Amino acid sequence: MSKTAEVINGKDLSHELKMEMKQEVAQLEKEGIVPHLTVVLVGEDPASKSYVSGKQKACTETGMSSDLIKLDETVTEEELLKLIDKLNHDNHVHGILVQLPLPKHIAEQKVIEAIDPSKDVDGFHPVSIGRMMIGEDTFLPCTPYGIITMLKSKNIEISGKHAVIVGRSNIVGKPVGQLLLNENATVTYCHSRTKNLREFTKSADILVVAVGKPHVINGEDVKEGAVVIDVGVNRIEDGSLTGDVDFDSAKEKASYITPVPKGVGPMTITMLLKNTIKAAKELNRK
Ligand SMILES: Nc1nc(=O)c2c([nH]1)NC[C@@H]1CN(c3ccc(C(=O)N[C@@H](CCC(=O)O)C(=O)O)cc3)C=[N+]21
Repeated sequence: MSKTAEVINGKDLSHELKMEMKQEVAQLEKEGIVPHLTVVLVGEDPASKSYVSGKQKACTETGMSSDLIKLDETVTEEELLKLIDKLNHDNHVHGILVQLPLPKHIAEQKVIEAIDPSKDVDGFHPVSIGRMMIGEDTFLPCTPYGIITMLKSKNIEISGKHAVIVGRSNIVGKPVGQLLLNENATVTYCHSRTKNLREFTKSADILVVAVGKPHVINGEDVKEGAVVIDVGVNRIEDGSLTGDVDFDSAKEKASYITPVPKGVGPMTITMLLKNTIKAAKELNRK
């Protein structure tokens, strides 16, 4: 029998990183710079509200400032774009985050592209994505950035490893594959049309699952000794949060595994703070 996996606790790692950031923010404050994040929330979705309050709480913990602009569900695209233009020109605002998803009558991509790339702390603007692809310094999308940070925190070797990504969203699947490629992994993307998914997942040294469906991957899909990163945040009937990976069976095969909750989710917020500090420093250097 092999031993069970070591759990990479994203909540604990987040705490450590936030304590480091707190020192840096205190230093910046002495120079007259208080990193400021503005979050824009449209509508009343309870999940979005809870994520947004998590982001604001994390700002407070590190001594950064933040504000929340709440807009009614009926706000027009034009009004939202106008607000973003105003925030782009507001020198107190270093980072702009528009919480997704947006109501159907608003074109999400248009909104993302309206944000000044120098304030794009989500890393969703095509300019940020393009820079990431060619390995330039930029805002990395928070969830992929958090995943790489988790791997590095355990000194997990990425170079030369086979990384298999299940899921190809613009905010997680695609960019996490790109970041792993930048770290010299050999990357395979799997998705809903992939045939014989298990053949791919079983060959993964690093398996990243970002599908958004509970327990689509279990121990049978995992190679002995693999590193399993679970990006799922699925709210199930009893109100609890569960991952895309069946943790109990997968941990019997993996060498490292991330849990849900207390895994990738908290790291996403922490990397948002990192990006906001980076934005504040760079905007003040201009
Ligand atoms: N513009 C934009 N940027 C985002 O980064 C963004 C977004 N929109 N829309 C929604 C997704 C989702 N997301 C999460 C953040 C934190 C947790 C998190 O902290 N989860 C905790 C549990 C939280 C709970 O219990 O509700 C955990 O996994 O331990 C989860 C999910 C950010 N997103």
